[in-house]
Amino acid sequence: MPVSLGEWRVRIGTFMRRRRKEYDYHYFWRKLHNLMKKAKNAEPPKENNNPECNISRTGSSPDANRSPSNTTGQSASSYNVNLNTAQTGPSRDVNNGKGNASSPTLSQSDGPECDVSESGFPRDVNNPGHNDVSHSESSCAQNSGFSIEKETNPVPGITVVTFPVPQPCVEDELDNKDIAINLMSHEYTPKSAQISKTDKPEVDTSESHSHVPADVRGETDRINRDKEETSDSAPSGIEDQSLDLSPKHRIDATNNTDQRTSSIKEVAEYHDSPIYPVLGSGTTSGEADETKGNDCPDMTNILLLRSGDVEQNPGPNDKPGNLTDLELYLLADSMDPSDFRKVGLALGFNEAELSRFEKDQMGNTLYAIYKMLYEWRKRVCDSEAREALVVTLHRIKLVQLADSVQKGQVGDHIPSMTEKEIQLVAEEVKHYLAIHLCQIQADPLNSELVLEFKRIFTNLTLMEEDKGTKLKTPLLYDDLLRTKVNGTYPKRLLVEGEGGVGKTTFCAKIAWDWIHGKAYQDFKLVLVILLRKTEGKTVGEIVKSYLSDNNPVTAKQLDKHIFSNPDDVFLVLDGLDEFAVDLDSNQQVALITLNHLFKSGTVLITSRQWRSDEIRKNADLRKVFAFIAVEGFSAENLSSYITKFFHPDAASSEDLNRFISNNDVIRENMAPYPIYTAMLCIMWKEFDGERREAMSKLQTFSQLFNQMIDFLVDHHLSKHIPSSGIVEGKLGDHCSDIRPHLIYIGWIAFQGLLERRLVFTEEEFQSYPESIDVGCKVGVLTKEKKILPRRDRRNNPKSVVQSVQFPHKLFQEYLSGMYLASLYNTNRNEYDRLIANIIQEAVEYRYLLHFTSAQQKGVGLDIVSRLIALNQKRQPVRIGDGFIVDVAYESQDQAVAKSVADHLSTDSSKTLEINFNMQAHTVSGHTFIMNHRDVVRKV
Ligand SMILES: Nc1ncnc2c1ncn2[C@@H]1O[C@H](COP(=O)(O)OP(=O)(O)OP(=O)(O)O)[C@@H](O)[C@H]1O
Repeated sequence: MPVSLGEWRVRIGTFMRRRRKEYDYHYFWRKLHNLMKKAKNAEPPKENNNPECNISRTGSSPDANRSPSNTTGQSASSYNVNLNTAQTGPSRDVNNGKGNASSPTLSQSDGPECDVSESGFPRDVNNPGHNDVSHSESSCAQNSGFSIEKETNPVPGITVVTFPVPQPCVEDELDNKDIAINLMSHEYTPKSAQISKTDKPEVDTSESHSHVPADVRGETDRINRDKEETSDSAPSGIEDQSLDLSPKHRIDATNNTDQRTSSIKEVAEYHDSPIYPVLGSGTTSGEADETKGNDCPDMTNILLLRSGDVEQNPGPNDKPGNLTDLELYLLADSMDPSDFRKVGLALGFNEAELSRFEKDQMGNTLYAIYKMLYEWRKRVCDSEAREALVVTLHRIKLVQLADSVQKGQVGDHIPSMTEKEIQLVAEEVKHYLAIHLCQIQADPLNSELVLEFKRIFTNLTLMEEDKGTKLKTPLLYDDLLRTKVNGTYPKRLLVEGEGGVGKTTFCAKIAWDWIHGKAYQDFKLVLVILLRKTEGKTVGEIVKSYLSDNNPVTAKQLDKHIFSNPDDVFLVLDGLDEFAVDLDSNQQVALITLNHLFKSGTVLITSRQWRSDEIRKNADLRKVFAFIAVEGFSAENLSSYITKFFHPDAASSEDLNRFISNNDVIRENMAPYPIYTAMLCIMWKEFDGERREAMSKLQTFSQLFNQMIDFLVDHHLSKHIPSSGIVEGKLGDHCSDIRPHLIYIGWIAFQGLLERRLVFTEEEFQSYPESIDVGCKVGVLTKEKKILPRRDRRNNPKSVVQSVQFPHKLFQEYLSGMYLASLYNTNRNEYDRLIANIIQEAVEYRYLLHFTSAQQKGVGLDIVSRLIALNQKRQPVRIGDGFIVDVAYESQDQAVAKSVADHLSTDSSKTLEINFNMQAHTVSGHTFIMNHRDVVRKV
């Protein structure tokens, strides 16, 4: 619960009465001043090579508790449709012999082998395009390609469907979004009303938050718009969505600009459980700092600080409390790397243990020291740790460090930022985010079509999970930071969503609102960090890279400022699933994610689901996180997006809207995802009548990608091939010239996925330099010039480096799938080796498996048989049947469907439950394979 200032004053009074000493600021300040002078004059400590270790060990439990991220399960709970399937046919003999490889390490050295001569691009079986396929497995190609033709239903079977619940629902009519509405708890009372709006600058279309009632106009009074925005006469839905979102509980943070101050607040930050009781209760892996917040003996300081009535650092803190994670972190940062072993030995570690710390942290001494200190702290009693560390540091003559630990002043050597510096940093961060984040690439494959944020941004449907029931209720964007979890405003928010549902764009929206003074104004800094680009850097280092060259603030100052002023900073970490680092690595961003650092600061993390399980499955983290799902566009917002996309061509937008509303599969499966809607808009715009007709046959994401890439290749060729080079009006030969490049790019894409890397260097393409060029021209790659910061230029002769990326991770996954499937024909051994490892991590590589299985029948069959085998072994990962059904659906091959149907019929559970949590895609998948099952329909 937020605590009012008045209440703080009462509490402070209580603590003041309990205090033993008189509070004398001048006395303490003089004392600190003298100590600092003394410290400066102190001789450098002499090294002691023979430390004796007196620290007694009390046992350790060092295991970082990394939740298994490799499991998933389609929720088998609940209601609605039961399709009881009776097994009639013999169980299919699935070939699972290849699915047993267990090595998780994938070779990254094997280049692609492109069987170019075998087939041209549009005709190749690996690219189930819209042209003829001269291959024995052509049925799949036809099914998964541009012209989609299904085989006839081989086994119609008996059909009896059960609807055991009061509200019958025919599976054809299942609408996930409606289901979501129905799932609204009846206890749910709208927190605020529907925002009636026109979510676009110029286009006259109304858009609404789906499922969100009534009006919150009254709240708009609180909006502090900047002048520019107020005078902007263009109506924008963004404005409507942009109320003052700052959490109302936040206490006005006292500026921490005094050069002398910081350490008390740093310590205080970690002892603030009375303010956020839920947050204070949780740490990861049962670590020992769990209850420190409540034990803090120096609560007076914290309360005084919180009250805003007093100087933040009234002098040395002679009772700095238990050693905090942040102190350990700053201590590691302050320590000379060459002291690592000396300190480690003195703390009781042996050489082997120290080497392990170094090795685990891959030579990063800061993290190795931190890890060592962290492990050491587990071995000693919490209340004795500070004293023990001080004694040890003194003994090995690290006097300054010992003193700073003793006084709770670790990190004070880094100058605090002045108010002016903080403001300048904020301005430059805003400038950076406005340019680099807040522009939407409306055409995922055309980096030139970048639209201003407010021109195209469209509201997304947000749902909040009730941790007890797992039911989701609608959440207003405006209530993002105002939603209470167990009566408390959460400081950690996990925003989950499928690929392309709009998570990154959602982060951009937060930045946009902060930049334009529409929300989050209680925060001096809103820092959006793309985790795919962090490369093990600290937050300060990342923010430093946002600043201009001549900004003198250092990364360390930024780090210190951020961690010392958690109330002033909103950290938005986008793409946990793209974060290459293990969460138990002790890297700063990982520590923040695990709630070890920046505990009282507000952090929003976005992720695809497979990785967010690392948070969900950790009992301690579950307590502190609020779980929010991004569900993409509602029907209304879809229509609004399309109108904005085609503006001012109202006829086209109406046509596409009509087309989507008449096409169940597209409406249910694709349109809620902004990225697929964007692709549909592009194709609709470019395609003529005949090709538009073909669009209506689209069933799967893979087909949509396939069409998109076909379209891009055609588009590229028509621009770059002189008309004299086109024989009989066909681009076929030229298309086949492009395919090897795409396969090669797919190989690089695949290597990147294995390393969770989405940004590449030009050098990585050096074996096929032409491919990068073709990829950029076609649109499946984008090059970005990056001007190196001045400090990095010393080590790099180039002042500008080129990074190469895919327009979106889903494109990287699609091209990886093309590469992997191509190996099936050209290098089966390599295919077997790679796919065996991928299957072991099936949940992470879900989209890759979808796209790969869609490439050709043999691959689809192979993948589902491996998945089935994996499920049957139940070791180490069990994926749900829904996962396999999804893969079968993407393959659009009847043989694959049959194989999965046989498996489901022989599986122990013969009842198909379609519940509210089931994705529309999975429901379509069940419908797809249903032809091969004998279904008993019970009413
Ligand atoms: N709210 C929105 N308004 C308009 N367009 C959007 C919106 N959200 C997403 N898009 C479009 O969809 C594309 C993909 O969205 P985004 O990158 O945010 O998805 P994501 O959930 O982060 O995907 P992934 O998990 O694969 O990284 C964007 O480039 C943009 O074109």
